[in-house]
Amino acid sequence: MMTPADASRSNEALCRMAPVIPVLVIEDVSYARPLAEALVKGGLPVLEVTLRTPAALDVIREMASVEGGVVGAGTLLTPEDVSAAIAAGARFGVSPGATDRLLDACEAQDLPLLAGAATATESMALLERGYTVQKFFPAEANGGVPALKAIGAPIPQVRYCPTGGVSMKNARDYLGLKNVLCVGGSWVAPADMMAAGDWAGITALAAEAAGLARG
Ligand SMILES: O=C(O)C(=O)C[C@H](O)[C@H](O)COP(=O)(O)O
Repeated sequence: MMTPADASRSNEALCRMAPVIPVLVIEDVSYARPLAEALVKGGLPVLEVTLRTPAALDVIREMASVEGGVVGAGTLLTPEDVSAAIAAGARFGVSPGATDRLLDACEAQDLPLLAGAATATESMALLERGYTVQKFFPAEANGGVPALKAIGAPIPQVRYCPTGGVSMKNARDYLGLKNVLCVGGSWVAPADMMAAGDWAGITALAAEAAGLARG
């Protein structure tokens, strides 16, 4: 049984490993190993593979053995997703929102879940259950930096990983907020660079992201 307090501690440790968690949407399992190696080499060890492609579970299986990486599954929506992600070797989960069914499944199966909130009420519901580290999603569409800063005034005990529309253009602003531990984003693994096998280019993007300062 993973308690919400345990999950929060685990989330905090993950979010402190690097300023950016790459959000990976991978169509071709052959990209898994070179991509994970490129990102880890660039200084981004925590990798979120979204369960949005048919290849995703095989990608997690492949990436789980890459040295220095910590691979998790994103887009967890159901208890079945949780079981499949764990079986593939995921060490953490990420979800765009949160439901009791999903939280129950993650707690029962020992998977730390970085659950999403988009409003003060959603954050409060997760906090009431014991989740003090949350994903803020979709960050930019929800009002971005000013919204997250405003939520932090009455709810300072929750820290966030804002995701959705984050890029090198605005990551610094998010990372400067007191209630932000790290950000998530897909920009470090562009589909065209993966298709071209430009792993050195992806390492360079990762290194640039890994160098972002945190406030
Ligand atoms: O599928 C999920 O569970 C997600 O977490 C969605 C991601 O947060 C966004 O896809 C981030 O994507 P970008 O805005 O391109 O950085």
